[in-house]
Amino acid sequence: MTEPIDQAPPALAPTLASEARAALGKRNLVLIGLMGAGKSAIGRMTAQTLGIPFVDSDHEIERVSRMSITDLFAAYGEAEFRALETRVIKRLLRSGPRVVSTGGGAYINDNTRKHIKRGGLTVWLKADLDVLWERVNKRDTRPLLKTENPRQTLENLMNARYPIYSEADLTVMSRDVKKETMVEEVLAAITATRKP
Ligand SMILES: Nc1ncnc2c1ncn2[C@@H]1O[C@H](COP(=O)(O)OP(=O)(O)OP(=O)(O)O)[C@@H](O)[C@H]1O
Ligand SMILES: O=C(O)C1=C[C@@H](O)[C@@H](O)[C@H](O)C1
Ligand SMILES: [Mg+2]
Repeated sequence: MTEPIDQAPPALAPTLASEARAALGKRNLVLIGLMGAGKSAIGRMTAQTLGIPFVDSDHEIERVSRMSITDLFAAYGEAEFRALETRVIKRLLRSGPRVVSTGGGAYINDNTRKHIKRGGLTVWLKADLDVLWERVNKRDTRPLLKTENPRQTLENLMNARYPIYSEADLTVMSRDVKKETMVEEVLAAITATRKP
């Protein structure tokens, strides 16, 4: 007897989502990577798929300071921004499970990285320069890229930061595929951490 169509097996994503959810347990999922890698966009969708809360450290910093990141950098400088970022991320990681998307420089700061490593499972969304540049050159909300040659600045940041991001638990290549595909790859990477 053939199966009725409404009893067909569920689509890949729901199964994968429940497996990834089980593998994550009470841990937070922390997305790291350069500006434009998709931490905010993919992080939000991943949280929705997993059915757990989503927070974005840049948004949280803007909410508590009531200032934009651009204005914070201009008024207080990068060092003060990093100190605030450490405090905010430490607090966001306190209860899990959550998806926590971080600002591009968060994991590079020694103090913040220490908290992130303790606070959850880290996923590095890694991307090529061309992909990142295509995405970030459309908006001028990133103070570190307000230079004479922002593409070169982005490349310099890649060279300086990629060895540090590579300490992440998991790496997923961010590229121009559907966001749903990116989410599935993140879920598959989480699932693979599950002990047999
Ligand atoms: N797989 C994808 N395909 C196409 N566009 C994408 C993809 N992932 C993200 N984007 C787009 O790229 C842009 C940058 O993504 P996003 O803001 O999520 O990056 P980010 O890593 O959070 O950067 P930042 O560190 O500056 O906060 C957004 O417009 C987002 O919609
Ligand atoms: O890469 C960085 O250092 C930054 C990335 C953004 O997410 C913001 O946190 C800020 O613009 C700094
Ligand atoms: Mg972001």
